[in-house]
This record gives sequence, structure tokens and C-alpha cells, in this order.
Amino acid sequence: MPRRERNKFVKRGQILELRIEDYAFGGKGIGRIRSEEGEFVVFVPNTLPGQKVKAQVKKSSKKYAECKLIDVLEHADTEVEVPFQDIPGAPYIQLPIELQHQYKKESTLSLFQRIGKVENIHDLFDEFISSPNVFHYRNKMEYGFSAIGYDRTLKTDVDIFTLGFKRRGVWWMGDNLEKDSGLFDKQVEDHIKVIRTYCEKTGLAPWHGPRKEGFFRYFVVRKSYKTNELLFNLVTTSYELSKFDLNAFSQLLQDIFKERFAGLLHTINDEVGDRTIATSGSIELIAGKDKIVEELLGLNFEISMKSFFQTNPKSAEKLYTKVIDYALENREAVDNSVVMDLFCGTGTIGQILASKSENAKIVGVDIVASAIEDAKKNAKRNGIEGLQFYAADVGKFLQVHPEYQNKIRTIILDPARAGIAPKTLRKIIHLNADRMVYVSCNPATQARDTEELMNNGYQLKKISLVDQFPHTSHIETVTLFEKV
Ligand SMILES: C[S@@+](CC[C@H](N)C(=O)[O-])C[C@H]1O[C@@H](n2cnc3c(N)ncnc32)[C@H](O)[C@@H]1O
Repeated sequence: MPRRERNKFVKRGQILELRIEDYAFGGKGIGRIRSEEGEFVVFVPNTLPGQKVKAQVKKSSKKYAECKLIDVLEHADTEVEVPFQDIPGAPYIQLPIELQHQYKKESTLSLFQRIGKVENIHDLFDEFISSPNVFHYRNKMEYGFSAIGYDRTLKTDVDIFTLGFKRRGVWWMGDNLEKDSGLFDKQVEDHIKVIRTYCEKTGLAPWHGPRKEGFFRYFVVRKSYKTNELLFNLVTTSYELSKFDLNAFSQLLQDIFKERFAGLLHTINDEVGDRTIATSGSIELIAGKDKIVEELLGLNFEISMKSFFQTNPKSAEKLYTKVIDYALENREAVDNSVVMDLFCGTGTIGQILASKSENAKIVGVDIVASAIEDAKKNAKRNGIEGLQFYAADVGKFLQVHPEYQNKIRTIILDPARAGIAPKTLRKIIHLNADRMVYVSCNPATQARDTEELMNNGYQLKKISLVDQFPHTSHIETVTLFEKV
């Protein structure tokens, strides 16, 4: 077994207090420890240049250490006050949006230089697209119930009924949401307290993580920007369900949200694993309807509680517009041709492309069967023809459909965070398309795939960045590759 390289600066588990000096891709602040022995780099996620932080060493090697943030001791001069509750999901909300954009742009482009080996990435940079709504941009939020909360004054955990988000880095501890976090719907978040009080008064227990017991688990809300409606899902265990009046709970929501109330679903989730997906389990409609409709670029999409849909729909319109612009720059390679929309989800990009082109035949592939069902229904509802959707793994699909080789001129790619599996990427390259528009929510894996594409005859022509998730470290990229 290779010997683990040690350093003379830090040990695993050690608590450090340090000043953050730089920003690395993925929202990692960089601190440095200097001594006569030299300089040692420390990465602390969710921190900003200028902040003084307390962090614990999780991993260390000869050259650097990775830490977990414990607390921000001093804010950076660049930070400003905001009227929102601080939550782990928005670590940069106090940084003015222009600075957030600057950090995201610089760190993403340098990633393409380093991992993708694209020396001239700055020459290929096309546009930084801001989110139309800087605050209150999300269309879905998942709030968790917990029997363990946090006392902000005593800075310790306490046994209380909480509804809100987990404390940063502490899986068993909840933190009550007392007011708007600035990310989702203001009316919903200003009423989380009322919903919590109602649930607490029933006498039924919130979920206790370490003991793996309790009744209330999650409260999930989906919003339509088209209709302004709200769809709710209360997730509980089956234990003592007979003591809870779901119809009365539905009435409470209708009284608060009036005509905005679209429906209430109830999910029974008895899983006890620490990583259980909030909404897994059997789902039943209690009142109203089980779907809402969202509009993107003039097309309507019906969304059920569980189906994937872009979380920031207003920004997704801008993202999709960029994808369509890149694809239609060469109309000849789209009109009257077969276009592949790989990792198509609910088929949004393919449908928009079909509606903006002449007689394009779209082949959409996604591994999630329910997403493909939604894609088919949405295409029908929008009256768009010429689309074929397949529920399959992209790699396997291309293996059993060799007939597409040399027949496709344009491919749209939008894989999940893990990127494209190397074997699958080789199969995609084998299709021999002229052009690829590759969308990514994880530029680190996209930069890796870029090197492979360039080694196989593709040239990166353009890159745009879309700020789908303000106040987080996430950034979405749209790239155009052409065969040389
Ligand atoms: C970022 S989403 C795509 C979203 C879609 N283009 C849209 O805008 O709605 C990535 C998709 O990749 C799918 N996926 C993940 N692994 C896959 C695989 N091996 N084969 C096919 N699809 C896969 C996921 O189900 C998910 O829908």
C-alpha cells in the first residue's frame, strides 16, 4: 500500500483559524499557512476572499489540506447586509452579484485551461448570462422537520420542533426558518413558522435523525411562475398517521395561500437510511390537483411533484435560448435533419429546437422512464411533431442503434453532474456529428470531456456561462464544438 504523504503544517481533525485569500472553482476559499518551512494551501468550501474562518481539517496531503467550514469569524469587506435568513443553500448571498459573477467566470475559465487544456479559453468566451431574478428565483424547495434544533445564542443543539433547513455540515440538526431566505417564494417562507406551529400543536413528533423515528419528515413546495400556483407535498412516516388530519392541514394551506393553492399531496416515507430521498415512498393526492403547468419560451410543460424540471425557469429560458442559438448558427445541420438530444430529461431542449427549426427530427434519450413519459406528453400538449423519445442509458442506446452513425449532424448533450461516462463519450464521438452543443451543470467534468473531444477531432468554438443559481457556487455552461 502506498505510504500516505504527510505535511508539517496540519493534522487531520485539527481546528484552524485562517484568513481566506483566493477563490477556487466550486466555491472553495483558499487560505495559506506560512512558516519557515514554506507555504501550505488550505481549501475551505463556502468561504470568500477576505473572510476570517474557523475550519476543521478533513483531509491533508503533502501539498494541501481540505477543510470543513465551522464558522465565519469575520466577514469580508466586500460583503453587504441582506434582509434574508442565512441558510446553507446560499453561502454567498452577502456578496454583491457582480462579484459573484466575476469569481464564477474566472474560476470556470481557468478550469478549462487547467483540466481541458484549452489555452485560448478567454478568446472563446462568448457571454456571461445573469439570472433574470437575482433573488426568489427557485421553483422548488424542500424543508425538513427535525427534533434537534440549534440555539443561536448558546451556540449549541437543543431538543426543539424545527422546520427549515439542516445546519451546515450537521446532518442531524435542523434550523428553524423564521423568515424569507431570499431564494424561493417570499409568501411561502414567511409562513413556514405558521405551518411549523400548526404541526407542533398536533403533538406528533418531528423526525429524530439519530434515533430514526418520528412522524413529520419533509414539507416540499413547487411553484409555477406561469400561474403563480403552489403545489405542496407533506412527507411523513406511517407511524401515528391515523392521529393526523390531512384534510385539516390542507385547509390550513388553502386559508393561507388562497387561490395560489394548487394541491396537496401526502407521501409516506418509512425509510430510515441517513441518505433517504425526501419524497421516496407512496404518494397520494389529498386535495386539488397533482400537477402544475410551467411555461418556457412559449411552450407549456406539465410538472408533477417528482419530475425533474429546471429549478430556475426564468434563467433556464436564457440558457435554452443560448443552446438554440448555437445549434441554429448552422441551420443546415438542423433543418430537415436528425438531431440527437442526449440526456434529454423531460425533452425541453428538443421541443424548443423542433419548434424553432424546419422539419428537424429530434431523437431524445434519457435513462429515467417517467421523464420520457412526461417528454412525450408535453410534446403532444405543445402540438410539436417529429420527436421520438427513448427511455434508455445513452451508451446502451447508441450500441443498439448503429444506424445513426454518420447520419447525425447536430447533437445536444446535457448530462448530469457526473458528466459523460468515458465509454459513452467514445460512442457519441463515433456518431461523427459535425456539431455538438454541450450543456453542463458541472464544468469540472465538462472540462475533462473537452480534452477527449479535442483529441478526437473536435474544436471548442465558444463557451457561455449561465448563472442559474445565484448565491451558490454552481454555474452552468453552454459550449459549442465543431468537427475540424
Ligand atoms: C441535467 S439533466 C438534463 C435536463 C434536460 N436537458 C432539461 O433541460 O430538462 C441530466 C439528465 O441526464 C439523465 N441521465 C443521467 N445518466 C444517464 C444515462 N446514463 N443515460 C441517459 N440519461 C441519463 C438524467 O435522468 C437527467 O434527466
